[in-house]
Amino acid sequence: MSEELVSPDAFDEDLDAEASVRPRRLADFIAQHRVRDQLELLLKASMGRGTPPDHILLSGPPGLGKTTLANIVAAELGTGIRTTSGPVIERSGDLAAILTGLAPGDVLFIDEIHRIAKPAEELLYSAMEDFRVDVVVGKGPGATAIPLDVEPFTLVGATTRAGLLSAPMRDRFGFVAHLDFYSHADLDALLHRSARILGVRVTPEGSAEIARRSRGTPRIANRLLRRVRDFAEVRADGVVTEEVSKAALQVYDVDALGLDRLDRAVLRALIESFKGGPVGLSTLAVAVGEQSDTVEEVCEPFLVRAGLLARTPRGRVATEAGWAHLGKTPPPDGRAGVFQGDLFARDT
Ligand SMILES: Nc1ncnc2c1ncn2[C@@H]1O[C@H](COP(=O)(O)OP(=O)(O)OP(=O)(O)O)[C@@H](O)[C@H]1O
Ligand SMILES: [Mg+2]
Repeated sequence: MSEELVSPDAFDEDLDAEASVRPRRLADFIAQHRVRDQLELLLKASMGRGTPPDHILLSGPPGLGKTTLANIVAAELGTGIRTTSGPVIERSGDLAAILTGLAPGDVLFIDEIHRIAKPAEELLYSAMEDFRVDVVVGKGPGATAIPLDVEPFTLVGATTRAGLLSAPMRDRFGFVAHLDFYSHADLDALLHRSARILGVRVTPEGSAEIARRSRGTPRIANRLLRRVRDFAEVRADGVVTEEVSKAALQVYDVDALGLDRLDRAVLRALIESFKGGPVGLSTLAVAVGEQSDTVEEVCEPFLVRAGLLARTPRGRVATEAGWAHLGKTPPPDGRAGVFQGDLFARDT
């Protein structure tokens, strides 16, 4: 896991810090209006009927609010929540124990559900569909399956990789929501809420500056706010203004678009060493002295989303905006490395 300040993954420090600003109810969950509306309907309708709602699948990149929403579902329903995660459930017996221990109406939250072991996944199917599990006792010819009842429950599954979920698994969720990256305005609202809870004074320009550099990700926005607050308290009068945000984020090496050192190294290598590409991922990774995985999973998705880098069938290329971000002018039209327009245009 990258320990960079703008990594979307949670660090240990985040876990405590996030708890204080994590919204507890749907009304406090910022943005994602479509998902919020749909969830509200689902929950209200089921409460009206007095039955647990359909199983809920939440997908989307790290740090956008999946765990938060899972807890909100239980809070809104007024039920208990049992939390576990795919990689932790190694044997189907572990899962059977969890399932049979649920109280009526409970929420079972399985994080990283795409990583659940196959036998456990199959056990989950019958639990989700019929609220029943068959627990196999003994081995070989003498083994017997003992059917056990499971109280009606709602499974909330979260995944960063919806594509890795098996079709039978996906089909058993009655409600599927995909969380998307947040706009600057949404993150701005989120930062104001967090600042209020943490007792940080922040000006509108100060929070807008942090919002712009947060990669569309609430976890990063909250983390940058904490770092900027440190700076404001130590080097200024405690108020997060535009100047303070800019100066602080410069100290922490997060640039105007939210790129960190490694992102910029990748972009610089692409432009300066490879004339803007196309170049293969592994060549690019070697050039910046990083693992291909890190470049592919941490840097690239953001560089692509920010419109600075494009993936083409022939390799990675810098876009015009990518050149501009480094203060450089791309070579004239038609020459290597300039990428304009449609991803596959160069190939035809
Ligand atoms: N819509 C939101 N409104 C307010 N705060 C939010 C929102 N979404 C996320 N957050 C904040 O961002 C933090 C990270 O969210 P969360 O832990 O739910 O992400 P996640 O999608 O579960 O990430 P991961 O994939 O790494 O598990 C939360 O602690 C919460 O404070
Ligand atoms: Mg989570």
